[in-house]
Amino acid sequence: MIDIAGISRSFGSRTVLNDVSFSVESGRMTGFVGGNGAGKTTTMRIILGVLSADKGEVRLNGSPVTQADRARFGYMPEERGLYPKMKVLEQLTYLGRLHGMAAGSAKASATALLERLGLEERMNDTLESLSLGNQQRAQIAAALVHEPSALVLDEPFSGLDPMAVEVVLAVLRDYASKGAPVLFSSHQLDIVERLCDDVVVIGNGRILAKGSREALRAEHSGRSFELELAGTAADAGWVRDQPGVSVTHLDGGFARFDADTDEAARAVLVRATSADPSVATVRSFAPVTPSLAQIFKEVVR
Ligand SMILES: Nc1ncnc2c1ncn2[C@@H]1O[C@H](COP(=O)(O)OP(=O)(O)OP(=O)(O)O)[C@@H](O)[C@H]1O
Repeated sequence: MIDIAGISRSFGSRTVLNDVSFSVESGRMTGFVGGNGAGKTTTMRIILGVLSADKGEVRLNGSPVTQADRARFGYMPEERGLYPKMKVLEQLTYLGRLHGMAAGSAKASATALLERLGLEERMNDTLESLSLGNQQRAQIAAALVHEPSALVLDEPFSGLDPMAVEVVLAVLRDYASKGAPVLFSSHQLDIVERLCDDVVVIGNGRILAKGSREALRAEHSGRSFELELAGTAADAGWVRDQPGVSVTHLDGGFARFDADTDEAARAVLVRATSADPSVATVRSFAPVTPSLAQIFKEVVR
């Protein structure tokens, strides 16, 4: 587990990280989201030791992280890091060797990753001859080649087409499932929503929300519900007359509503289930959980 504990950082008189604390748990994917200039890259650079913090510390499994620990991390920096003129396989093998792998293992690891990422036919081409999306896949392979103990990826999905997103998602999920902590930043909230177990939202250098995806959704779910009735003559219009309820969407047997209290919502369900089953039955009744995009809008406001 990586702990970011009370990190602050200023550039000149400008504070860009202000007492930032969160954890990246082992075996879990943590999505790091925030608007432009929120402080994601600065935080990641501090985790990797590329930049120092003015205050606070980064811990690995409870102890201050050392340079030796960091050498075993995998990092995909915002500015990317591969040589444009070097062949992809050769370059990844070289990186594996720099991390202490034997030549054979480094080449085998690089080859397997490039195959997995759909670059098997481009392994012997130079990086600069690849499309931007394929260069991005190669950068991801570079972060993983030495089988790192933790992974920190700055915008790994930017510039990838939907097929490539799926491939990268699967590779990262597999990697996390082996027990390593994975932190990745992204502006693509739909991808974060699908991929991450935990979410950290940063705005103006402060942590605005953090927790498991489910906990955040539950925390921000409010009291919005959806009722769907089945039956040829199903009509949910009566929900409008229920006390303590305000209907936000009505369409035949479907009603979405906000309830003042849980009791008011429950009364809707009781009434729906006590209706004559030959007229309408309850197909579904559930609280509406907000998407990550909705939660994000709410917390960065
Ligand atoms: N070396 C630096 N000198 C001065 N200011 C910096 C430096 N590095 C970052 N900043 C400032 O710190 C703030 C946070 O930048 P950072 O790159 O961490 O944001 P970010 O969340 O990664 O943004 P984006 O999503 O746009 O990449 C920005 O206002 C940026 O201009």
